[in-house]
Amino acid sequence: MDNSTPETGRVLLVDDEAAFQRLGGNFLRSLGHEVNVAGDGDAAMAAFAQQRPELVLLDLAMPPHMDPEHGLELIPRLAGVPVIVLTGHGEHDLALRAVELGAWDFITKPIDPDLLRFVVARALRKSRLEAELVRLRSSQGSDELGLIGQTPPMQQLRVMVRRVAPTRVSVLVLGPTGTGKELVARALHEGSPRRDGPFVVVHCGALSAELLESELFGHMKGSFTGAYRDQPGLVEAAHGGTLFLDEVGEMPPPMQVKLLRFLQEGSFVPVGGRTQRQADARVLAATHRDLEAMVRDGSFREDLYYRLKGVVLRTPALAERMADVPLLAARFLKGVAPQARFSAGALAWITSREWPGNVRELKAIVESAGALMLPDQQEVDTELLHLSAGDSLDPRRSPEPAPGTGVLDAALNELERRLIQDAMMAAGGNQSEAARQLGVSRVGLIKKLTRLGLR
Ligand SMILES: Nc1ncnc2c1ncn2[C@@H]1O[C@H](COP(=O)(O)OP(=O)(O)OP(=O)(O)O)[C@@H](O)[C@H]1O
Repeated sequence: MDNSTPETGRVLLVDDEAAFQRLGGNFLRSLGHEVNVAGDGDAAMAAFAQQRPELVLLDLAMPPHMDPEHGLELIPRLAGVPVIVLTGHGEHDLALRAVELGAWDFITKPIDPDLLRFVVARALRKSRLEAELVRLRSSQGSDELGLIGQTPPMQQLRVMVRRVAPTRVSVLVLGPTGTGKELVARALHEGSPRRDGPFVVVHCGALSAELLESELFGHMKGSFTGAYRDQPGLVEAAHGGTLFLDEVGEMPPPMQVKLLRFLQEGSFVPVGGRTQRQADARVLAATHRDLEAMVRDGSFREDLYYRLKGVVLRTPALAERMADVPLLAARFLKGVAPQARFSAGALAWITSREWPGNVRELKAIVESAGALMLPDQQEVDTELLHLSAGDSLDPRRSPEPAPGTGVLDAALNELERRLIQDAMMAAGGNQSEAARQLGVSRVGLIKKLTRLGLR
């Protein structure tokens, strides 16, 4: 991509009228676009090859005979670039044929400069988003260790994972919930000589001290009610592999002592047992809690803390790497609906939303939106996202109800959305007609459609 701003780009204006070439060209240049002009089909194709425009404005009436069929023929040849067709009044059918052939939009002459500015900026933005998505979809490298993300914190994290994985060093993974701490642990296991051994996860927060001890170290028959047989623990199950202690900050103090012994000596005693056993498992641990503060207030043993934190890896909150959001979303969507893509509104929604649940939340919403798509739907739009986020009327979670965030704004937006949808339906998708019904200008309607994510 070039270094122009998102709103400006290289535009090819194809029109035989010298006056419009000059006026239209100057107007677009005044907006910051780089404009080339061509007066006929051959010149247009030559400029297309040379300038590599990002957008083509095409008047269909082509010299020498001013036959719009020649203009229509050009559209498929301008492949890969949004083409906006300029039509005369009453050329509605022609415009529709142009759209069928792949044109993105059409504007009727005489041209309203505001509309031209808006349509051109929107087409550039949308096509860039699409190109970005294609790039992201094809950039799935196997070298990413299952950790999706191209921002500096993710790249650094992968560098560290690669460096630490082959060693026996214990690793403490710190980061907010849903940021991939377990994925990091798996990547460490996969990158280690133990990769053919087991990877065993223990959720320390989910169990009481007694149950956790039995779960980790196993128990002997008769050691408590319901212990009908000897049961080996997860430490033994992880022998030769990796034991991942998730939410280690939740581990009750009595268990912390026993875990420390295992870390120091590799030995443990099952519940109700008398003899020590050995297991060879590399221990990785993770928590979203502030372990240092817990050490200070005495709820986490200092000696265990230092034992666990051979190396500390941090998984960043999604808010610290928002630039990764489109990539993550595209990949999660691809996983459930390979052909689907996001509408521009949906992408804007995804990238402007706060993600307190981090990647887990993003993944859940995108995957359920993908699953909710109708068979003939190709795009995930904002409506689907709202539906799967369960927040269409929850003003706290929705970025749509600009400018306010109150219940009234949300309700008014919802009302506006419904009225516009009804009018668009009644008008058979014709924006001018729908705008007339609603008593607003076409540009006003387009702005509302965009704001409400209905385009
Ligand atoms: N960088 C990432 N790339 C791809 N998927 C990710 C990434 N980070 C998280 N995920 C996905 O998000 C979900 C949550 O990840 P994970 O369970 O590893 O988070 P966590 O930090 O361990 O969460 P918790 O603290 O709640 O246990 C998983 O489905 C995981 O695959």
